[in-house]
Amino acid sequence: MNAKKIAGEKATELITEGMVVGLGTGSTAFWAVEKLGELVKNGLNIKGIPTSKSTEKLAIEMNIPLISFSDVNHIDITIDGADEISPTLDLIKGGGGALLREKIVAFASKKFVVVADESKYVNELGSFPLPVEITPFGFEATIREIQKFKCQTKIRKLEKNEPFITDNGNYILDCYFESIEDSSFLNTQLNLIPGVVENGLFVNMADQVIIGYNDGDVKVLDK
Ligand SMILES: O=C(CO)[C@H](O)[C@H](O)COP(=O)(O)O
Repeated sequence: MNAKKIAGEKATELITEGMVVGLGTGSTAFWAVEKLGELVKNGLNIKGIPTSKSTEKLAIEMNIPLISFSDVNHIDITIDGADEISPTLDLIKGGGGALLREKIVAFASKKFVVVADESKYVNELGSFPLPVEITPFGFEATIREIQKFKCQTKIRKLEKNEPFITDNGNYILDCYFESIEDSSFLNTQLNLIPGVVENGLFVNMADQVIIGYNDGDVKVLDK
């Protein structure tokens, strides 16, 4: 069975009439957005705030009404995916390069719900390379500072060796750590480096995690 679909669709059971909903990015959040499109078609009245241009496009295709931060001062709930989830529900996100918008939307949300298949649940964060969004200006200097945290780094590239450019016009630096022992400390320290726009550690942000299993099971983990 499709574990990502199970998790994504399960999360939409939390959505009620009139909610402002943060719409996540990636192949698991996709199923939540698609299901919301179906619910909207059947009369559910919600407004969405997308976390990326690709999700914006999908939401428009699904006829989900969109709203911006200038129209609302909070988001009721956000449903988004993750690349790694620790037992304390801390996350690595940004595998799709949307981490900045994802963090802004999650932070503005009353409830942040993460959807994932079982492979994303790990004992300790750090096997997945940590994505860090950095400005193109001075990127060499920014990378040197990031490497002081004992990681190997690689600028994310597209097929023709062109750098991947985020929705915000920046680069993604994928950082390979041997392990991440203190995600809260690393999160704070990375964001203090000039040129770092945001990093993919989401510490103490997730309220609930919904995990889909390949055998069709689903588990809900609360903070
Ligand atoms: O953070 C993200 C995009 O920036 C995604 O939520 C994360 O990469 C998980 O993606 P998927 O559900 O496709 O495995």
